[in-house]
Amino acid sequence: MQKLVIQGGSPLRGEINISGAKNAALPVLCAALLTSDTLRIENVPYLKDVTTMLILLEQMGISVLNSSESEIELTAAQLSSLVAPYEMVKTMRAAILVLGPMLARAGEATISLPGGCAIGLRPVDQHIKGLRAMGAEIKIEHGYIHALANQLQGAHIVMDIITVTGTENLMMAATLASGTTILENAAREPEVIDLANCLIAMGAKIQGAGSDTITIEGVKTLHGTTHRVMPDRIETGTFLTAAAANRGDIHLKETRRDLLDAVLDKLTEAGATIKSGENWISLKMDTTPRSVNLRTAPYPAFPTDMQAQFMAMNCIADGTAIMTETIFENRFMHVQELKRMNANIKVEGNTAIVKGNLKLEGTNVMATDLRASASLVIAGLAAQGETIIDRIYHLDRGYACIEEKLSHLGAKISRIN
Ligand SMILES: CC(=O)N[C@H]1[C@@H](OP(=O)(O)OP(=O)(O)OC[C@H]2O[C@@H](n3ccc(=O)[nH]c3=O)[C@H](O)[C@@H]2O)O[C@H](CO)[C@@H](O)[C@@H]1O
Ligand SMILES: C=C(OP(=O)(O)O)C(=O)O
Repeated sequence: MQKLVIQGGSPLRGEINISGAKNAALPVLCAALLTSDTLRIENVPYLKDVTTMLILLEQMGISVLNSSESEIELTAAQLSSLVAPYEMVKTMRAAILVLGPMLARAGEATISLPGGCAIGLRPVDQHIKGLRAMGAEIKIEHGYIHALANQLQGAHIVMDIITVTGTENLMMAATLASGTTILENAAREPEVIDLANCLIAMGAKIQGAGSDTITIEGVKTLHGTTHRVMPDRIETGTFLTAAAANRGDIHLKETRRDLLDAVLDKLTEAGATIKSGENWISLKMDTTPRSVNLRTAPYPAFPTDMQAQFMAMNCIADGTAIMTETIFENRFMHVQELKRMNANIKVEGNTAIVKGNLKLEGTNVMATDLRASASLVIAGLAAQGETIIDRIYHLDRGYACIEEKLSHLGAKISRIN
């Protein structure tokens, strides 16, 4: 199993490019299921989750052509299998995103229930509730969702909770439904807007993406298009936080400031100087950061996918931080590992109290999920001595070439077997 070895203490300096967003690329890849034409996708990040999604789509009969490392063409002329097996879904929960488009296009879909994972139970009841409201017959048997619908019907769906992939699944299904679908209490994440833009370019009629009410007027067919995936706001935030935690001075290109308001506000509160232009953000931190309190919540509030990285920064910051996680019930798995590096963190329910003003010490730690892994990388970069991070396959799910990018910024980091 591969590990990362980090020698702490080198400040990050220089410039790198940010990749396309994992959480935008995955639903856009699934949108290819909605048409028999070719969908060309640009700025696709080179990630394990993308590879897994492509294997799944190929198993369903989609032909995949890579025209370059970050450009992919997908053609779903005919779907040869309507099953997403457990082996695929268990390694990547976003596989649930094939449910809506497959059902809308082929009238049938069988998908393994994703099951629980490290960060929480993550049920898919809202996806199922929405598809049932659109007339699908759904049975859950032997751990699989079996869905049937000759023709989905438009419906007025009020989601019980805000769900990102739930909104995306239902929005995709509704594009080919008969009549109008209204999704209320929809997720407002920028990745939902990115998907809507791709679907609109494919001929879908969608209004309101980015607000909490999305209206989709079903059309008979969708056609091919070319879509460029938005920049990864979480990768951007991860590099900025890493620089803020170790007196860095970095310039990130191919990204967007407007995607990261809540994160940039907190980095400024921590003492960083942030500048930005049309497609770049730079951060300079001259001192030890100040501790920042935060509370995760759906967009545009502070993202849960940045909580672990900020915790690593708070461990070495001046002061004490109160950090509350409201999205996932078990997203403090990194606490145990950070404590092994000498962090002073106390967890009470969904709140972590992080006492800063200390030196982290390098040691052997284990990645438990994607962003927990990123927090250990940040901690390792700020720590004294050597940190060895095990189980980095979690990191590879969501960060493209992370050690190359960090090495380019001056970090002492390498991958070993
Ligand atoms: C591939 C992708 O885009 N992943 C992102 C997406 O995950 P994902 O879309 O899976 O997360 P959701 O927005 O659905 O989850 C939010 C909360 O709703 C709950 N829930 C969700 C669906 C449902 O049917 N029932 C239910 O109870 C979940 O357990 C969780 O507590 O949004 C999360 C929240 O911003 C991010 O952390 C993930 O990086
Ligand atoms: C939780 C995440 O991803 P996923 O929903 O794919 O597990 C994440 O990107 O932090």
